[in-house]
Amino acid sequence: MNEHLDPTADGLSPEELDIERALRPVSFDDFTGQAQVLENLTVFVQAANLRQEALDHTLLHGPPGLGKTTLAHILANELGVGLKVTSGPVLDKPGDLAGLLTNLEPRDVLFIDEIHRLSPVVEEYLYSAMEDFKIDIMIETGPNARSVQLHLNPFTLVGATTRSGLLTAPMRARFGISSRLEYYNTELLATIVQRSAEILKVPITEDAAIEIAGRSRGTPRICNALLRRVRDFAQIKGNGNIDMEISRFGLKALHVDAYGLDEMDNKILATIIDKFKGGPVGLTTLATAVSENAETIEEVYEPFLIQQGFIMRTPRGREVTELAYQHLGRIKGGGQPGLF
Ligand SMILES: Nc1ncnc2c1ncn2[C@@H]1O[C@H](COP(=O)(O)OP(=O)(O)OP(=O)(O)O)[C@@H](O)[C@H]1O
Ligand SMILES: [Mg+2]
Repeated sequence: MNEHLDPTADGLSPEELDIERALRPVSFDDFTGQAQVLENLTVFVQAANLRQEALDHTLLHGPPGLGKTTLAHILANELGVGLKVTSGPVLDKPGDLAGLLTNLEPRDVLFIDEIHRLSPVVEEYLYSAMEDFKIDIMIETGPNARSVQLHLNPFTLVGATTRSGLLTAPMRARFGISSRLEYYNTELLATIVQRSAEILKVPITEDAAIEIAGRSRGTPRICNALLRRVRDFAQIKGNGNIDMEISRFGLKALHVDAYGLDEMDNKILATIIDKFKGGPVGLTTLATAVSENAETIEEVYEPFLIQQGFIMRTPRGREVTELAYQHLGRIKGGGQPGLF
């Protein structure tokens, strides 16, 4: 695999990268949760293996940190084929893509992360590769320049995106398989925390695993990150074991919200309450007020806030619930507490 193009490598130290690799599930059996998605993918992979064909092009979409990149690696492993990794913003010329495509062995997986960020020319170039396993390349330059058609080995394009709404219709139509990853419940995340703790060789109690899981915003990436930080507290401030006490201590020191909401989640809730009297407020108005893109709010933040019961979608816009007031310590219909 093409390590330097691995988009997950961004901003991680070599030590963190090693941990990241160690924690990443490598087979369907290792992967916790997303039962329906996994069940379907298992069937499609088995069928492709049986026929010795390339798996249909597969789109994985859903919020960050839920396992899209992980699943792309697992698909290649389970198909027993090679994997080439790149991402939408990295592929800026059709020539870069041609290089990758012509180097694929039969049935290989080409993983394109952030596929919604492909440039229109590269995207168009990809269409015939996906559909007919053919590409046109220009050879020679100047007056001798001409285009020749190359046949590619049948391959599987696995595309990942947090923003499926930004994919063009022709692109979307070229994926035979499309799977949406959902947030994980606390029980599943606790299983992941325990699995990761075992790999990191740190003892953890069941209630501590549940505590960490419950504050992880439904997201495996976050539960693994919190586990690693709590492990630091356990080793420095405790006896090396992770129990409830050290978990609470660590999570408090990390300023992790009781529900695991992040800064933008809280900003969205506070804005609806403070500027729009709790709503309803339209998506674009809200987006402007929090200085975030409307699609990002809709695809990345809002699903979790709705799932956790902080926000409701009504025909007239977004409204916060009683839970949001409680969580932010606001009183419905007026001011902040603590002003008495
Ligand atoms: N189902 C799972 N079981 C165990 N660990 C998981 C699972 N899903 C994800 N992880 C862990 O969470 C981390 C983040 O997953 P991954 O990188 O696949 O997310 P992603 O959906 O590609 O996120 P992004 O949209 O930000 O690229 C990985 O390091 C992996 O170890
Ligand atoms: Mg990813």
